[in-house]
Amino acid sequence: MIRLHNVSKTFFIKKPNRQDRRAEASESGASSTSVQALKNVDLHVPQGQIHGVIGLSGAGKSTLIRCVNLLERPTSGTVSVDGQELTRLSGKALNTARHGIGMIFQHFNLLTNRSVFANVALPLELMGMKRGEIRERVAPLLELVGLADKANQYPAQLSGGQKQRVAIARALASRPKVLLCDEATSALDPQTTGSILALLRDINQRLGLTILLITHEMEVVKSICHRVSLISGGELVEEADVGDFFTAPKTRLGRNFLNDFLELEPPRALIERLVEAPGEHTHPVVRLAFSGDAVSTPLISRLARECGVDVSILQAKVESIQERTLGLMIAELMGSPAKTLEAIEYLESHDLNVEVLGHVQRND
Ligand SMILES: Nc1ncnc2c1ncn2[C@@H]1O[C@H](COP(=O)(O)OP(=O)(O)OP(=O)(O)O)[C@@H](O)[C@H]1O
Repeated sequence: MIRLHNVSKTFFIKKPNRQDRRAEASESGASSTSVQALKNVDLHVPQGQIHGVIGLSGAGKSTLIRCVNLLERPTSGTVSVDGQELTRLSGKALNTARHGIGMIFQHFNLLTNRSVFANVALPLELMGMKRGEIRERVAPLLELVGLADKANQYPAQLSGGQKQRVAIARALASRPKVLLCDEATSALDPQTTGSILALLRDINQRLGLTILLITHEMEVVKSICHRVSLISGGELVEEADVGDFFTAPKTRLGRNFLNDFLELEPPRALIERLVEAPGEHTHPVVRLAFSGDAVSTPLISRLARECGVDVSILQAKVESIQERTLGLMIAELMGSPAKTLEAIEYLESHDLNVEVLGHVQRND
């Protein structure tokens, strides 16, 4: 449904005024600088999928999502939505194609001097729809987002969550096939965030809407996304099904996001004792992630029995990621170097993701 092929975006920034320009040009030899916000991005979001793009501030998330409806035109590469290559279009043809793409924003972008009804009606008015038709289209949308009783109120009379519901109804007014969500819950408290995410999930299921969202919050990815991409320095560095990403992120950045989210770090006292290289008298400290059958299998006691390695559990928790249960543990494996190596191989052979965090001196 959404396809980005080899998309790059460079912003050229002119120096502010003539005087500054002269001063800076003599220093750098140029009167403008450039920022490459996206580098060769390939992304495919199939119909009906909720796809999250997560990254740190400045990674390129907003630029990426704004390239999908050409609010930002890529410097190179192609963007297609619903089989139509948008990067070939301009003017009226592009405007028409944009009717198929709704968008919501962090700060809602409602018109304060228009009622809830009139805000939702706006895109339909711009499309030249007749008043009667508009009324017929807007009423069920307000029903869908749970604001049927607020049609005549103004944005200032609404809570943040209600404003975002109006924005969602407005985005759906032209019956788009794709909804773009630009940090849609970042300005909301956790409870309201939950209700907006539930609404988006509901819309996705009921209308078969394809959703591309950008966020810096793992909670958003965990709650509603089917698939996730990780962006860093304008590049997509990792892409996975959400269950796989939460079980075994492939990149260091992915692991950092996950560890911050799960708050599963070794105790500080242990971190201070950790050394990178194993020695004759050290034990490995490992982070284990397991899902599926492994969650209900008594692997740790088997490890002791079958590999002769004792396990000291330092932290553990079980998380539900959509339909999957994910177990996480930080543990010290206590045994000789050969036996602990055998234990790690045993765990890996049972589909556990094992990350060696370091080694600690044995106390025995
Ligand atoms: N209009 C612009 N002009 C110049 N540089 C820009 C422009 N928009 C974005 N950038 C630069 O492009 C890079 C990516 O910015 P972008 O806003 O896409 O990141 P982001 O991941 O959305 O960040 P945040 O989470 O802080 O909003 C940054 O270095 C930013 O300064």
